[in-house]
Amino acid sequence: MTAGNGPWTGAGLAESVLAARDLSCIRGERAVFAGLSFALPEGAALVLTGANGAGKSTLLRILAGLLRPAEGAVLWRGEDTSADPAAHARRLRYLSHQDALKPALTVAENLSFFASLWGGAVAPALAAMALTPLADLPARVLSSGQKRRLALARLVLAPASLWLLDEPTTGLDAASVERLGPVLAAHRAAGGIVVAATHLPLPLPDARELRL
Ligand SMILES: Nc1ncnc2c1ncn2[C@@H]1O[C@H](COP(=O)(O)OP(=O)(O)OP(=O)(O)O)[C@@H](O)[C@H]1O
Repeated sequence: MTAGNGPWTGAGLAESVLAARDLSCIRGERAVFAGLSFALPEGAALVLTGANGAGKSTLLRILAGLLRPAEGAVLWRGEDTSADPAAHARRLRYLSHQDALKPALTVAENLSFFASLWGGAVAPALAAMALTPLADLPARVLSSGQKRRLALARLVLAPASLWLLDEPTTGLDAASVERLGPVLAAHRAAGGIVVAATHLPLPLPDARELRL
């Protein structure tokens, strides 16, 4: 399904958990998008597609509360998320283009750091992205795909209602993309929502698509 820039799409307002209402964004002098609305229920996945510069990363940053829209609002269960940014930040995980790793810490220590913030167990997160054999290596020596896997392993540590993923599979080999499938499915089965920007096919069956 393609959710256009039209009115509410994807879920009725009543069952929607995450909703964008009439979002517009200006960067520099340019309108990146305008009048963008969608509504997603529990367990939904929305894939953002479009050309370079179409505004996919920008929309993810707005949904994460890191960038204010020029107009419109991001709603969580009908409440404007800008009313309580700290509560919104706690319910989400945002994976940007950058892997945001601490290079001097080992793979396991990187995950332990985030487990100290969010809770959760390191071993299952390592296993989910096949990082157990690399657990004691400093993150700085990882290949780019291995770094991406470590960034993705953070998602497994502790539940969060909303995953915002910017090109999550960039640099991943086919086996790693396949491994991400069950991780995403488990999150959705627990009622979690995924919004992902990508140029590549993602293991997200039944995802809606929003072409920017
Ligand atoms: N800090 C900024 N200041 C001004 N303009 C910006 C800034 N960041 C992004 N832009 C502009 O906003 C537009 C949307 O950029 P964005 O990164 O959201 O696109 P994208 O769809 O994610 O692209 P890509 O597929 O290349 O990752 C682009 O025209 C970009 O030049």
